Amino acid sequence: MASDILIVDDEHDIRELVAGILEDEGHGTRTAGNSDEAIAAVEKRRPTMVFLDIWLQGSKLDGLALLDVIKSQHPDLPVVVISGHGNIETAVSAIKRGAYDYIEKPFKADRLVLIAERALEASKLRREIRDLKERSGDAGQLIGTSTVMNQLRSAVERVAPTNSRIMINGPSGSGKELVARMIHQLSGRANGPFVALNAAAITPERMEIELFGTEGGEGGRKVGAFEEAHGGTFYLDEVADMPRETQNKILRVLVEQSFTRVGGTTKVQVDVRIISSTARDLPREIQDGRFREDLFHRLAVVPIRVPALAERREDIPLLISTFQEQIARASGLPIRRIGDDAMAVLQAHDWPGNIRQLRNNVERLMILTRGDAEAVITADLLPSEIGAMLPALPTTTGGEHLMSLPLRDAREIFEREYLVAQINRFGGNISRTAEFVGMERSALHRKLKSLGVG
Ligand SMILES: Nc1ncnc2c1ncn2[C@@H]1O[C@H](COP(=O)(O)OP(=O)(O)OP(=O)(O)O)[C@@H](O)[C@H]1O
Repeated sequence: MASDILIVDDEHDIRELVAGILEDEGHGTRTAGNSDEAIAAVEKRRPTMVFLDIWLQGSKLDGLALLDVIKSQHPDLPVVVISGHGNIETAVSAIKRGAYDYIEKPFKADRLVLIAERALEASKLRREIRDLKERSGDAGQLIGTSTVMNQLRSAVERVAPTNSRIMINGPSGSGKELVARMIHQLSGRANGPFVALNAAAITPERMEIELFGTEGGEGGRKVGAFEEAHGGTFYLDEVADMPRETQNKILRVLVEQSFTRVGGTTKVQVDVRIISSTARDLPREIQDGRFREDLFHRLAVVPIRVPALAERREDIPLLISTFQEQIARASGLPIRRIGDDAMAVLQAHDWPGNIRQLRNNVERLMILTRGDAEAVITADLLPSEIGAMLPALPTTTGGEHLMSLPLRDAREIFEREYLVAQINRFGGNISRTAEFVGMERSALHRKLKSLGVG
């Protein structure tokens, strides 16, 4: 059964009536006649929603106190309060304490069903949004305990409440948008919208429509990003990719605090905080005449730099385990242990695609090992480009990666592989091999002996 609705009322007839109406609509129901029974029922299994009588007579807790208990244990569980006629004030105070809605006695069956369905729908949507956020990696947390990460976090906390314009600089996939979202969330505008626009993904012709919207014309009316972000934050990604003409127009908006829609004459006043970002070297773009210096100064009131992943390799194990947990929750894939050799390679890699690339690789590895219950992620499971820039040695090492060995052992493996390959190349001729590798013949013999070759 899809829903499991708990009905709490001291009157037996009301309990049965409500349960009957809901069951006729295909819902599952349970009932409780007092606060103890209700708490026990919730404990036994979390219901999908609760109808709660506000005047619970002969019960240890009244309806409001019981609501507090339920909400403290299950903040997301929708509770609809049943209030007696003329008891609206209590019902309103229940809503302030977290109830989803109230229904007044006497009620019609239709209304009861409608409220139940709305509450269930709202709770389902809330759950879906949470899942989506997790899946998109937008758990809203900057993960990492490295010094650069701690500095970034404290910069975010410092600038968030100030309302100043911020320019975020950092390589692709390093977390610029996440930083912008955190600033928004920690600001006084948190309840307003966060609107993101990627200047690199929009053609110059579309740019102004996307930014300012249109008025009339054949496409009809369209609200632009600036207008949509009113009362909130506007995140302009890859500002350096904006055509000069658009740069001029944005500058004008910043100076005049208003704009006109494309094809229109109305002055639109907006209250928007702008956070912009770029992966490019903006001073350089300015020097080369591609970016307006005055616009730069207006946008970059506070500069924030997001470090590349290669600058904080010590965060990689924590990032990997957090991503594994997020992916496991969203997709049901099992969490894997990462072998020492694989971790050594993952930490040594340069990650040009930064956190996004790391996360994609974690997901790929979890999918790859999905069928095997005991699987451990070892270096040989990593895609070749991840280890490509590192000295790697083949299969003879029993699957161990060179990066997981101390220098002495790694050197020995390398020397052996290298010399065997050279000797083979010279058809077993030691003199020619010695000449090529730059050793005395006798020294080469000693070396081969110590390595156990030949
Ligand atoms: N410190 C972090 N902790 C956890 N997840 C992070 C962190 N930084 C980035 N991410 C995740 O990495 C992914 C890429 O981040 P984001 O989109 O913010 O990067 P970006 O710098 O804006 O990229 P681009 O320049 O390509 O727009 C997102 O899924 C984001 O949630």
